[in-house]
Amino acid sequence: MSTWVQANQGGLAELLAISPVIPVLTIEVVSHAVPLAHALLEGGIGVVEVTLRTEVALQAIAAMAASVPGMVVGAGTVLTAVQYRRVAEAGARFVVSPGSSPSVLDAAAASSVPFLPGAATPSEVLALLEHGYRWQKFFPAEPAGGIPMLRAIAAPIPEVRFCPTGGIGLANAADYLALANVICVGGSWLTPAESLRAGDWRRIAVLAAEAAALKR
Ligand SMILES: O=C[C@H](O)COP(=O)(O)O
Ligand SMILES: CC(=O)C(=O)O
Repeated sequence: MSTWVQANQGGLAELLAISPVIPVLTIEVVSHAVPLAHALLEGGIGVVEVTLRTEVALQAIAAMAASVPGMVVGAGTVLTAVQYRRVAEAGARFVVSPGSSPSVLDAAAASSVPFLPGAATPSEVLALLEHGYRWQKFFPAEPAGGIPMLRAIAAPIPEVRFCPTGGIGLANAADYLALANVICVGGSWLTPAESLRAGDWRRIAVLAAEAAALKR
Protein backbone atom coordinates (compact mmCIF):
# COMPACT_ATOMS: atom_id res chain seq x y z
CA MET A 1 0.00 0.00 0.00
CA SER A 2 1.14 3.54 -0.71
CA THR A 3 1.76 5.82 2.25
CA TRP A 4 -0.23 8.58 0.61
CA VAL A 5 -3.08 8.21 -1.80
CA GLN A 6 -5.27 10.29 -4.07
CA ALA A 7 -8.26 12.05 -2.55
CA ASN A 8 -11.59 10.25 -2.48
CA GLN A 9 -14.03 13.17 -2.23
CA GLY A 10 -16.31 12.69 -5.24
CA GLY A 11 -19.74 14.10 -4.41
CA LEU A 12 -18.67 15.23 -0.94
CA ALA A 13 -19.11 18.96 -1.63
CA GLU A 14 -22.78 18.37 -2.49
CA LEU A 15 -23.30 16.43 0.75
CA LEU A 16 -21.62 19.16 2.83
CA ALA A 17 -23.84 21.74 1.12
CA ILE A 18 -27.07 20.06 2.30
CA SER A 19 -27.18 21.81 5.67
CA PRO A 20 -25.26 24.61 7.43
CA VAL A 21 -24.93 22.28 10.43
CA ILE A 22 -24.10 18.56 10.48
CA PRO A 23 -25.30 17.08 13.77
CA VAL A 24 -22.62 14.88 15.33
CA LEU A 25 -24.50 12.00 16.93
CA THR A 26 -23.54 9.64 19.72
CA ILE A 27 -26.29 7.02 19.79
CA GLU A 28 -26.40 4.75 22.84
CA VAL A 29 -29.71 3.00 22.10
CA VAL A 30 -30.27 1.66 18.62
CA SER A 31 -34.03 2.16 18.73
CA HIS A 32 -33.37 5.92 18.98
CA ALA A 33 -31.74 6.05 15.55
CA VAL A 34 -34.81 6.21 13.31
CA PRO A 35 -36.98 8.58 15.39
CA LEU A 36 -33.95 10.80 15.90
CA ALA A 37 -33.35 10.98 12.14
CA HIS A 38 -37.03 11.80 11.58
CA ALA A 39 -36.90 14.58 14.21
CA LEU A 40 -33.82 16.15 12.59
CA LEU A 41 -35.44 15.93 9.16
CA GLU A 42 -38.60 17.51 10.52
CA GLY A 43 -36.46 20.42 11.71
CA GLY A 44 -34.92 20.75 8.25
CA ILE A 45 -31.59 18.93 8.69
CA GLY A 46 -30.94 16.31 6.01
CA VAL A 47 -27.44 15.10 6.87
CA VAL A 48 -25.90 13.56 10.02
CA GLU A 49 -22.61 12.12 11.24
CA VAL A 50 -23.07 9.05 13.45
CA THR A 51 -19.91 8.58 15.50
CA LEU A 52 -18.43 5.15 16.13
CA ARG A 53 -18.25 5.88 19.83
CA THR A 54 -20.86 3.40 21.00
CA GLU A 55 -21.49 -0.33 20.66
CA VAL A 56 -24.59 0.24 18.53
CA ALA A 57 -23.18 2.86 16.15
CA LEU A 58 -22.92 0.53 13.14
CA GLN A 59 -26.45 -0.74 13.71
CA ALA A 60 -27.68 2.83 14.07
CA ILE A 61 -26.08 3.79 10.73
CA ALA A 62 -27.66 0.77 9.04
CA ALA A 63 -31.09 1.47 10.54
CA MET A 64 -31.09 5.14 9.53
CA ALA A 65 -29.74 4.42 6.05
CA ALA A 66 -32.37 1.73 5.44
CA SER A 67 -35.40 3.39 7.03
CA VAL A 68 -34.96 7.14 6.52
CA PRO A 69 -34.25 7.66 2.83
CA GLY A 70 -34.40 11.45 3.12
CA MET A 71 -31.45 11.51 5.51
CA VAL A 72 -27.85 11.40 4.27
CA VAL A 73 -26.08 9.31 6.89
CA GLY A 74 -22.33 9.67 7.39
CA ALA A 75 -20.07 7.87 9.84
CA GLY A 76 -17.70 9.70 12.20
CA THR A 77 -14.86 8.77 14.53
CA VAL A 78 -13.55 6.38 11.87
CA LEU A 79 -10.02 5.69 13.05
CA THR A 80 -9.01 2.51 11.19
CA ALA A 81 -9.20 0.94 7.74
CA VAL A 82 -11.40 -1.86 9.12
CA GLN A 83 -13.87 0.68 10.48
CA TYR A 84 -13.87 2.45 7.09
CA ARG A 85 -14.94 -0.76 5.36
CA ARG A 86 -17.54 -1.59 8.03
CA VAL A 87 -19.30 1.79 7.90
CA ALA A 88 -19.38 1.62 4.10
CA GLU A 89 -21.02 -1.83 4.33
CA ALA A 90 -23.51 -0.46 6.86
CA GLY A 91 -24.65 2.17 4.35
CA ALA A 92 -22.70 5.31 5.31
CA ARG A 93 -22.70 7.84 2.45
CA PHE A 94 -19.56 9.62 3.70
CA VAL A 95 -16.85 8.99 6.28
CA VAL A 96 -15.36 11.43 8.80
CA SER A 97 -12.28 11.15 10.97
CA PRO A 98 -10.83 13.53 13.57
CA GLY A 99 -7.53 13.30 11.70
CA SER A 100 -5.98 11.06 9.07
CA SER A 101 -3.54 8.20 8.98
CA PRO A 102 -1.86 6.44 6.04
CA SER A 103 -3.98 3.29 6.50
CA VAL A 104 -7.26 5.20 6.69
CA LEU A 105 -6.29 7.19 3.60
CA ASP A 106 -5.56 3.93 1.80
CA ALA A 107 -8.97 2.58 2.85
CA ALA A 108 -10.58 5.77 1.53
CA ALA A 109 -8.80 5.40 -1.81
CA ALA A 110 -10.07 1.83 -2.13
CA SER A 111 -13.67 2.81 -1.31
CA SER A 112 -16.47 4.44 -3.30
CA VAL A 113 -17.59 6.27 -0.13
CA PRO A 114 -16.04 9.76 0.09
CA PHE A 115 -13.81 10.83 2.96
CA LEU A 116 -13.71 14.01 5.06
CA PRO A 117 -10.39 13.86 6.94
CA GLY A 118 -9.58 16.02 9.93
CA ALA A 119 -6.80 18.61 10.24
CA ALA A 120 -5.90 21.16 12.91
CA THR A 121 -2.65 22.76 11.73
CA PRO A 122 -1.33 24.29 8.48
CA SER A 123 1.02 21.34 7.99
CA GLU A 124 -1.82 18.84 8.32
CA VAL A 125 -3.98 20.88 5.96
CA LEU A 126 -1.16 21.06 3.39
CA ALA A 127 -0.34 17.36 3.66
CA LEU A 128 -3.96 16.48 2.86
CA LEU A 129 -4.19 19.12 0.12
CA GLU A 130 -1.08 17.73 -1.55
CA HIS A 131 -3.13 14.58 -2.15
CA GLY A 132 -6.23 16.39 -3.31
CA TYR A 133 -8.30 16.71 -0.14
CA ARG A 134 -9.95 20.13 -0.66
CA TRP A 135 -12.68 19.58 1.95
CA GLN A 136 -11.42 18.91 5.45
CA LYS A 137 -12.78 18.79 8.95
CA PHE A 138 -11.17 21.43 11.20
CA PHE A 139 -10.99 19.59 14.51
CA PRO A 140 -11.03 20.30 17.41
CA ALA A 141 -12.18 23.73 16.22
CA GLU A 142 -12.26 25.84 19.37
CA PRO A 143 -9.20 24.33 21.14
CA ALA A 144 -7.23 24.49 17.84
CA GLY A 145 -7.70 28.25 17.48
CA GLY A 146 -11.25 28.64 16.24
CA ILE A 147 -12.18 31.51 13.96
CA PRO A 148 -8.83 33.39 14.15
CA MET A 149 -7.00 30.19 13.15
CA LEU A 150 -9.33 29.55 10.20
CA ARG A 151 -8.87 33.17 9.03
CA ALA A 152 -5.12 32.79 9.31
CA ILE A 153 -5.15 29.53 7.31
CA ALA A 154 -7.36 31.11 4.60
CA ALA A 155 -4.73 33.71 3.78
CA PRO A 156 -2.07 31.31 2.44
CA ILE A 157 -4.35 28.30 1.70
CA PRO A 158 -7.70 29.70 0.46
CA GLU A 159 -8.54 26.65 -1.65
CA VAL A 160 -9.28 24.38 1.30
CA ARG A 161 -12.78 24.57 2.77
CA PHE A 162 -13.60 23.27 6.21
CA CYS A 163 -16.31 21.78 8.34
CA PRO A 164 -15.15 23.02 11.77
CA THR A 165 -16.30 20.86 14.68
CA GLY A 166 -15.59 20.86 18.41
CA GLY A 167 -16.88 23.53 20.77
CA ILE A 168 -19.40 24.97 18.31
CA GLY A 169 -22.98 25.79 19.32
CA LEU A 170 -25.79 28.10 18.31
CA ALA A 171 -23.96 31.06 19.90
CA ASN A 172 -20.88 30.89 17.64
CA ALA A 173 -22.02 28.84 14.60
CA ALA A 174 -23.04 31.89 12.55
CA ASP A 175 -19.60 33.48 13.00
CA TYR A 176 -17.92 30.31 11.69
CA LEU A 177 -20.38 30.06 8.78
CA ALA A 178 -19.57 33.64 7.76
CA LEU A 179 -15.96 32.66 6.95
CA ALA A 180 -15.16 32.17 3.26
CA ASN A 181 -13.33 28.90 3.97
CA VAL A 182 -16.16 27.29 5.94
CA ILE A 183 -18.73 25.19 4.09
CA CYS A 184 -20.67 23.96 7.15
CA VAL A 185 -20.10 23.29 10.85
CA GLY A 186 -20.51 20.15 12.93
CA GLY A 187 -21.72 19.82 16.48
CA SER A 188 -23.45 17.76 19.11
CA TRP A 189 -25.58 20.59 20.50
CA LEU A 190 -28.69 19.57 18.56
CA THR A 191 -28.91 16.28 20.41
CA PRO A 192 -28.54 16.85 24.16
CA ALA A 193 -28.02 13.56 26.02
CA GLU A 194 -31.02 14.21 28.28
CA SER A 195 -33.31 14.74 25.27
CA LEU A 196 -32.10 11.48 23.73
CA ARG A 197 -32.59 9.61 27.02
CA ALA A 198 -36.11 11.00 27.36
CA GLY A 199 -36.99 10.41 23.71
CA ASP A 200 -37.80 14.12 23.48
CA TRP A 201 -37.89 14.25 19.69
CA ARG A 202 -39.90 17.48 19.71
CA ARG A 203 -37.07 19.31 21.48
CA ILE A 204 -34.57 17.92 18.97
CA ALA A 205 -36.76 19.02 16.04
CA VAL A 206 -36.84 22.55 17.51
CA LEU A 207 -33.03 22.62 17.94
CA ALA A 208 -32.68 21.31 14.37
CA ALA A 209 -34.96 24.04 13.01
CA GLU A 210 -32.87 26.74 14.74
CA ALA A 211 -29.69 25.26 13.25
CA ALA A 212 -31.17 24.78 9.78
CA ALA A 213 -32.10 28.48 9.70
CA LEU A 214 -28.47 29.60 10.09
CA LYS A 215 -27.14 31.51 7.07
CA ARG A 216 -23.88 30.82 5.28
O1 LIG B 1 -16.91 15.65 16.24
C1 LIG B 1 -16.75 15.90 17.32
C2 LIG B 1 -17.27 16.33 18.53
O2 LIG B 1 -17.42 15.38 19.48
C3 LIG B 1 -18.41 17.25 18.48
O3 LIG B 1 -17.98 18.29 19.24
P1 LIG B 1 -18.95 19.08 20.22
O4 LIG B 1 -19.52 18.05 21.17
O5 LIG B 1 -18.07 20.05 20.89
O6 LIG B 1 -20.02 19.68 19.37
C1 LIG C 1 -14.25 14.34 16.01
C2 LIG C 1 -14.43 13.73 14.72
O1 LIG C 1 -14.09 14.27 13.74
C3 LIG C 1 -15.02 12.46 14.64
O2 LIG C 1 -15.36 11.91 15.67
O3 LIG C 1 -15.15 11.95 13.53
